[in-house]
Amino acid sequence: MPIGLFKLRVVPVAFFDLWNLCFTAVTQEFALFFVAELLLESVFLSVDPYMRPYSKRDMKEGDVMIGTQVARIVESKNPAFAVGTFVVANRGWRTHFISDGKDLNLLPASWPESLPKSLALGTVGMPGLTAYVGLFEICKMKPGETVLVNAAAGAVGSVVGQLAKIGGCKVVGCAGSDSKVAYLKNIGFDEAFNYKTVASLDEALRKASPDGYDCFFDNVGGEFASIAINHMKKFGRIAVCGAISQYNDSVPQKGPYIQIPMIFNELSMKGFIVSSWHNHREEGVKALLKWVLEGKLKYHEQVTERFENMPAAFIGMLKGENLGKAVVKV
Ligand SMILES: NC(=O)C1=CN([C@@H]2O[C@H](COP(=O)(O)OP(=O)(O)OC[C@H]3O[C@@H](n4cnc5c(N)ncnc54)[C@H](OP(=O)(O)O)[C@@H]3O)[C@@H](O)[C@H]2O)C=CC1
Ligand SMILES: CCCCC/C=C\CC(=O)/C=C/C=C/C=C/[C@@H](O)CCCC(=O)O
Repeated sequence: MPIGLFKLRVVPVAFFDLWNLCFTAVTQEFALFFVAELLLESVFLSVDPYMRPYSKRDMKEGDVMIGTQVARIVESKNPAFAVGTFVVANRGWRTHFISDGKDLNLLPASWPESLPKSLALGTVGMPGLTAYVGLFEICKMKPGETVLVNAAAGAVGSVVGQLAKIGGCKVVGCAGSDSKVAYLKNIGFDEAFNYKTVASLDEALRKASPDGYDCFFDNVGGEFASIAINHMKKFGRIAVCGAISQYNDSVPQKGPYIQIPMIFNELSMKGFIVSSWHNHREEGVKALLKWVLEGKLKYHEQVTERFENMPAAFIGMLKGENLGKAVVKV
């Protein structure tokens, strides 16, 4: 569809209809000449856990679902963006959209042709950055330490475990199926267990690291986190990244309460949202891309075909059907 049909509409409030009509026409011409518009098509769309709590809190029926995409520029009136360029955008579940370019992130110039562009939504995108910020800035992980991560075979968790290994740590992960556990061992986790089938989470955590954990990267919250907190070493650090076990709750879960283990072991616990750490984006993406290209950071994607399958891909990811990053190929 030609860009002219997407012309920016600026309709100022004016007192007289005639004045309003004239002013509207002038501002629309202004938009046509001076707003350097782009028309983009989504190529890959992301389905992420945050969509559940944020949509429950902020959206009403009929709204366009929130979310990010890798998109290709198909028409350009902006000299800064050539047709065919791939970008990451945050424009919700849409096949096409227009932009003035200000809200787009270019893929790094060094992105090789051989690498799937969908990784810009996963290992080399927001989830990878979450792992990077959570481990290096929140947990302040140091070589020789022991790191625990849950939802470990997912988009964030699988990067957490591998970055912990790159950083010289022992890493313990858990996931919800035996095949996910096998994958974790395959990508270098020292210990991994299926949290759904172990007789006791407490025993499984003790067995995997009898001396306890220096860092706990929590993606799950709820019961798992309540048990894991008792396995922290003195001065341990907990990055509260996600609470997926609670996103569907309509009634908040009750304790156990965390004060006693926090005091006894002088623990630090800090929640974070990756987008608040945007000043680390460039450095993080560069490091993640380098590790992927060196073969030190492996990735797996759960690719669902076709835009109309977005809801199925989203629900499937929340139910644990994904290995690695869940994306939809339009
Ligand atoms: N703070 C931040 O800025 C960010 C936070 N996050 C958070 O990180 C976490 C992981 O996100 P992401 O890597 O994208 O998603 P994943 O790719 O890990 O997919 C979600 C996984 O969560 C697991 N899961 C679902 N329900 C439960 C449950 N009740 N108990 C335990 N595990 C469960 C499933 O794996 P399994 O089969 O192992 O159960 C599922 O595959 C989420 O909590 C998310 O909100 C993500 C990005 C940014
Ligand atoms: C309303 C209760 C919220 C509870 C916490 C829920 C989830 C935590 C979480 O998963 C947060 C994720 C935030 C992701 C943000 C992404 C955007 O900034 C998109 C960025 C696009 C990009 O840079 O790649």
